[in-house]
Amino acid sequence: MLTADGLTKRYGRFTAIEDISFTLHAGEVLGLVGESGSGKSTTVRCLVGLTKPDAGQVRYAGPKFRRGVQMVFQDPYASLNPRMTVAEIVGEGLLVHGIEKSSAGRRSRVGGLLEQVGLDKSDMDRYPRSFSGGQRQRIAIARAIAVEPKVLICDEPVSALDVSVQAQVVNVLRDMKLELGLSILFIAHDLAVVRYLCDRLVVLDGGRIAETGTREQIYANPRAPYTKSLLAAVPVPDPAAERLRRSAR
Ligand SMILES: Nc1ncnc2c1ncn2[C@@H]1O[C@H](COP(=O)(O)OP(=O)(O)OP(=O)(O)O)[C@@H](O)[C@H]1O
Repeated sequence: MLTADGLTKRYGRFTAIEDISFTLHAGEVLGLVGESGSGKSTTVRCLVGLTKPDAGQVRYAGPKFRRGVQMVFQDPYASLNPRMTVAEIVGEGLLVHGIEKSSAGRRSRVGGLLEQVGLDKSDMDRYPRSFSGGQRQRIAIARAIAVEPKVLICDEPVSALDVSVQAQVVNVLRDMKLELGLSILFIAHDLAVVRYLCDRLVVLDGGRIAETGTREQIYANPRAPYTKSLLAAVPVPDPAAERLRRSAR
């Protein structure tokens, strides 16, 4: 669905990312993982056209990029307009892209979308300030899927949330993948969050790809020393995962 082909971006003499290549296939969740400064945001900015790469290109296989590729951002407090109701926030794309012109039709669709992400229809007349961080990310997911995208780019969507609600939001995304067949690029700085969601992973280190592999390969048999150290840093409560963590050292 979406391919990064040799993306390189320099800021002056500093190379932020170098020769980044990967493909997000139809219906898969691909994790883009790396520590702060490893180049995740720069890669995403190149993918969505916010930054022009110095080399390389982005290819999108679906129709209408602006509708077909949607984003969920890290900060659920900054990404929702505080002056708009949930109905207006989630329904905006339906209006802008001419998907649902009547306001009654939009309200009905918004109600269904809210239920799809585990909120209540009656939430649509409330403002973002009255929701928790996790609920706000559900609203952001509803807004993104409203326009029936092919690709969802989730830029650290749970990093700002309490650990107790992170799994709930990750589960909503997994449901969207299963129900809608969405392709999801999930950006995260640790490997614990993406463990049960991603089919494949791309691990970034210092602006370069350290390792790419399926979830099974990466967690059971990480090859790059950097991936091993990232895995060793993952706090895991269950004994089987703890054994895996130890064997990764
Ligand atoms: N506009 C810019 N000018 C100069 N350097 C930049 C700019 N944007 C990013 N960088 C540098 O490029 C490198 C990669 O940054 P990037 O934001 O892509 O990393 P990241 O993995 O997304 O980190 P984080 O998780 O902290 O957001 C960093 O060293 C950063 O300081």
